[in-house]
Amino acid sequence: MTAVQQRGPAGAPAVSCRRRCGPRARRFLVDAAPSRGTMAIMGDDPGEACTLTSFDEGRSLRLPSVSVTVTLPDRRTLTAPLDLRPLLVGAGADCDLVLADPRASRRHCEIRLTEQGVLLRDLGSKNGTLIRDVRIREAFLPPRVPATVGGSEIVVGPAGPAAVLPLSAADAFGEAAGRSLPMRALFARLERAAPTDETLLLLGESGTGKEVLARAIHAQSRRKDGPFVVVDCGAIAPNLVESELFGHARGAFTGAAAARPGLLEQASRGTLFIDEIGELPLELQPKLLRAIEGRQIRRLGANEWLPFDARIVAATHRNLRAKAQDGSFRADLYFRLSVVEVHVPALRERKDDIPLLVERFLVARDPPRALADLPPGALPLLEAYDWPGNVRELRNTVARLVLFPELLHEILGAAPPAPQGSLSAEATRPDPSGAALSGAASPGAAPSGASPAGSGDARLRRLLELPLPEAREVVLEELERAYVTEKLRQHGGNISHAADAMGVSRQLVHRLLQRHGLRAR
Ligand SMILES: Nc1ncnc2c1ncn2[C@@H]1O[C@H](COP(=O)(O)OP(=O)(O)OP(=O)(O)O)[C@@H](O)[C@H]1O
Repeated sequence: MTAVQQRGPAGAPAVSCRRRCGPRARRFLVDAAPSRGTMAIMGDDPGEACTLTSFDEGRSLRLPSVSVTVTLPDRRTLTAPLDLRPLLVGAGADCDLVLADPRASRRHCEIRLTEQGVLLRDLGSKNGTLIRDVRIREAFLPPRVPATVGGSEIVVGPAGPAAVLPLSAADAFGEAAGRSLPMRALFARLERAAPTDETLLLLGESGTGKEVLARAIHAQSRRKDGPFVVVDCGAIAPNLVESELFGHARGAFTGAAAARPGLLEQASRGTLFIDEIGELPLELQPKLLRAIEGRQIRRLGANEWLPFDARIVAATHRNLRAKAQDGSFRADLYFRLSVVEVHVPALRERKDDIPLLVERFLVARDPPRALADLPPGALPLLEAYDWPGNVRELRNTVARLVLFPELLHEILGAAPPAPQGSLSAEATRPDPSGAALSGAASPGAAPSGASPAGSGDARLRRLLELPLPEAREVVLEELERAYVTEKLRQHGGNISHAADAMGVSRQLVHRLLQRHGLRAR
């Protein structure tokens, strides 16, 4: 362990832990944590630990009541409770704690509760995140130890008695697998909510499994024999969303040769999964709210109201609460949708799930595979990576590893092992200071054409081992990644220009970047 010179909490005299550890002096140590290179900065008061803890033989979760307080440069303060959902901190309007601070980056850092404590993670900010003058990328922040974010200061601390949440005994909810505490808490909530008719809102990054969960919710509801209908508001041109959702009468617009029911009607007696609800045009939001509340719709160009009976499950990767607060999403619709609101954790928040997920993806292959079929050393690399594309990226990486095991280090973007063995977690992380695009060496990277196994006939032979839908998906993913990478490179990393050239929205480019673990400079 390395001792560092520290000052005490606000206004207290400076202490250096090795020399001044009197009864009232707090002790701060910076230490490389045993795994994943996370820094642990520890106070010496274990009773104050703000940690997630399971008890009752794994059936319950102790959720400490923790508040996060930010003191802005002008000394105003902001406070937010920290629960299972991480808090995003930065100058951007989509943050949970919006900093009026010129030195803060748009998405500066993220704070979340873990089994080891409150984890503070810098999100590649310009001016960095510091704990006691030590610039960190990821560190545990003990209660009342200030962290510096731009010109602001963040302090976390206990805020009252802990809550107790049930944990599911299962390690899956439908097709969604997970055994980490956040996933078992999520499954327990969904087990209760699924059989009801309540509207649900699933929040989480792209690829975390929101659609998989929505399907499972439908399958465990009394509507399971009815249709499960999906509409992706992010994938439909804004001018077509209304007729897709609500349908249209004959002659409602040029080309509407026949009347057509909308997806709300088509989902009757079943579930309508509205994906990327955050992209629903603002002007359509009151109409959707009226439809959900009144349980009836009026097709475009029609006069009569028609009843419909679909349960609504909505999802978005956006911070809908923040959007409702800044007026870019209707607050009344947000409240109507979030009767049951759940956060689907990013894969980096639940790395304990990686071995289970990898096993599932291997068993699902034809012929089924096992962990032992992965190249030696693959699992620790998979566990060390941060997975910006989440479970989808992990699934595709496992598919590639089965196809091209000899390309382990190329696929996982890590240096080949040193003679003595173990690879550092750092080696697999995308370099935030990369060139115009970073992440090209991430697990999503397409196997290089120069490699024997990745080129020409050999590659085709490998692809032929897969069923056509999977082979198609592997190739399309590689094409999509290479296409986006090249377009961004051609446009100097400018997302607006690249989106124009690609003929898609900026939002879609952002989603593609996230899906493939790319970062535009
Ligand atoms: N918990 C899980 N267990 C097993 N597979 C999962 C899980 N989560 C996601 N997946 C896999 O990842 C893929 C992507 O999941 P899904 O489409 O549900 O994510 P999403 O959050 O809806 O993404 P997007 O927001 O981009 O639509 C799924 O096809 C599934 O194979």
